[in-house]
Amino acid sequence: MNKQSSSCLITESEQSVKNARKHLVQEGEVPSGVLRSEIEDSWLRSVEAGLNCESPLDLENLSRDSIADLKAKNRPLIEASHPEVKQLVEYFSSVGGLVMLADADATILGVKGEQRYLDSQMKYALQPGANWKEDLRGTNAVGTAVVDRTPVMITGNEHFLDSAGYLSCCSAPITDAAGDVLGVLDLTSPTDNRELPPNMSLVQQAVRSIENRMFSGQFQQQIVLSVHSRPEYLRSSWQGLLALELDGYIQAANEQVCQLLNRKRKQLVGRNLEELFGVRPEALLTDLHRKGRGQLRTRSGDFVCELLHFPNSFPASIAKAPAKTSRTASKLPEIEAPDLVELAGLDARLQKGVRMGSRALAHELPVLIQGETGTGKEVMAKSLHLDSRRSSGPFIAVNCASIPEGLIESELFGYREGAFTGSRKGGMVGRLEQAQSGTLFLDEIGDMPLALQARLLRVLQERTIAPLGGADEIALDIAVICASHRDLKALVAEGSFREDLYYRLNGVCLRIPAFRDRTDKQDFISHFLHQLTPDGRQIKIADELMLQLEGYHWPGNIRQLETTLRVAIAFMEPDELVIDSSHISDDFLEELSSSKLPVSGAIQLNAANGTLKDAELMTIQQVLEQHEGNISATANELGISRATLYRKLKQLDE
Ligand SMILES: Nc1ncnc2c1ncn2[C@@H]1O[C@H](COP(=O)(O)OP(=O)(O)OP(=O)(O)O)[C@@H](O)[C@H]1O
Repeated sequence: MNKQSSSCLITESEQSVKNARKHLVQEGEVPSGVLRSEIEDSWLRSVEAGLNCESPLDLENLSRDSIADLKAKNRPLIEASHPEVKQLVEYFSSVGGLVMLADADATILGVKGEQRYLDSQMKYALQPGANWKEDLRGTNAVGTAVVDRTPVMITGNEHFLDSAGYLSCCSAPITDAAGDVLGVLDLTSPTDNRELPPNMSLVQQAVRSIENRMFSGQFQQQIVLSVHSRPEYLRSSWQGLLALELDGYIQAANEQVCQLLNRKRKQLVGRNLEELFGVRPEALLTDLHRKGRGQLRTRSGDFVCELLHFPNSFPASIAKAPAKTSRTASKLPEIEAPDLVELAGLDARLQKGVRMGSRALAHELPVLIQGETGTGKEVMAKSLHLDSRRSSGPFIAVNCASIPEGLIESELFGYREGAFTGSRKGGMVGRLEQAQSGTLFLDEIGDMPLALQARLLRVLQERTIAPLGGADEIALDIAVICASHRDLKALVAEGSFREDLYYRLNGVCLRIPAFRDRTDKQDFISHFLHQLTPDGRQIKIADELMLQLEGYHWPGNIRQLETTLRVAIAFMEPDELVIDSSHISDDFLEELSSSKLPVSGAIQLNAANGTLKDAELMTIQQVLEQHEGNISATANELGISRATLYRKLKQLDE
């Protein structure tokens, strides 16, 4: 890199900065009104901190151990930033851009980019462990972004120290749900690199994605909503995020939602949905489960929202502790799941399913669980594990859909110390190895990238694993249970899932029926209600309401039922013992009364004249006629997918 080869043209703003620097050196003070205001303020702070702009960059070197500790302390930040750092490196490294992540103290945690653009001076200035705090190094993008808590661009001689004037940097602070700075993402290049224009907006967008990922990770026990005034921005990096308690109280709000709603964070946190948006939490949840979207109304306009996360808490009363038969058992976290008899309830198909699943595991065969979302696939996997000979071993769950593609390989297979630059001290034990002598549960297996499917297949065939950077092969002794709400066979047909892996995983395929199709709904609801009642009260559901619940199509399955029951319990007075329509939101009641169910309610009426199958097909025909042949509207009303409806219509023709 030749610094002398930079363009000879000097812009007006570069000239102003030169003049300001001359004034600073000669007069010992920062001139007023010459620099951009944020730079002027930062230069003033630098002078106040006693810095001299002609001092050399005097960075201390941290030991390898201290850097490893620093990285370990900031692991959640580093992991959450990984996909965006990777993407920025892909965009900019070939044109000399370096992507840096720093902690909240402006200490560099990592630098990525092409080494050939790093001369020895830059290597020294930008190494992990280098501290760029503003009161130590003067005006610089990373340190100044931490102080100003806002994105900052510092070009060449806008840096306070002459010795940093060869860098041009865009930095944006990464903040948590409370608005506290967690770190800084930065894109830097040599000032004389005219190939890389300032890219502040891309850095800001990357930071928003990182913050959103960290927000969702932080509020696992809350409901997390994506909010925006325009539906196309939901789930994007521009989305607003709200974390709610089940009773509708707001726990946290991200910066974007504050801007969208034009409210300060403290005007949102601790307040209730109903008070702010005039919607009762249970009515909103009903909409979210039923239509996939909800509406938040404010005086300044309407907003749409989608459910990003619902807490997956399992009622403590049905928790079963794992049998403690081995020496390691006492160290393992308790797994909560009902036993298989309780899980299967009185539904014959489920009873057969759990029998087959349990036998498959006893014979070391993999189990594949298919079922709509919320039917209890993970619960079933845990119950099967607790029933198996590996019950005293760990149950390790991996959701293949929620881990960023770049992390899934190390997450599953792990790596040994020094496997790659930036690898953690001591390496990382992958989830496969963590499941040793226990059960590995691969949820949403249909979302596993194709390249990793090949690697997983090899591991399952050879029953050994070789973590990246390790010479040793480890023999694996694990049971494997996979689940997907997507039809894996269809994925195989369309080429996005390997056929050989499908057959390897599919020792036994269990299909959990949708809740609407269970034959023991009343019994399950009563039993579940009992488990969910926190104070052991003997609560009942009024007969009329029970019939309506039984006849409803439950698109969100047991997860939706759980929310409905929890909300109803929360709306009971302490001395009440019967849940009736007064504990259910008007919206949901309306839905219950208009719900036409393909298998129970309407069918029972028709069934007198033929088999249940005939009655089901008759109901479909009626609803289809009502909707003048509109497939989507019919499927919606029947509470089934369009694909299922097409399948059933084919039967009508047969
Ligand atoms: N048999 C059951 N008894 C009690 N609660 C259950 C049962 N099955 C599921 N649940 C509850 O329903 C919710 C969803 O369960 P789970 O996460 O196992 O479903 P899933 O099919 O894996 O969902 P997804 O496909 O969305 O991952 C959880 O809150 C769980 O506690």
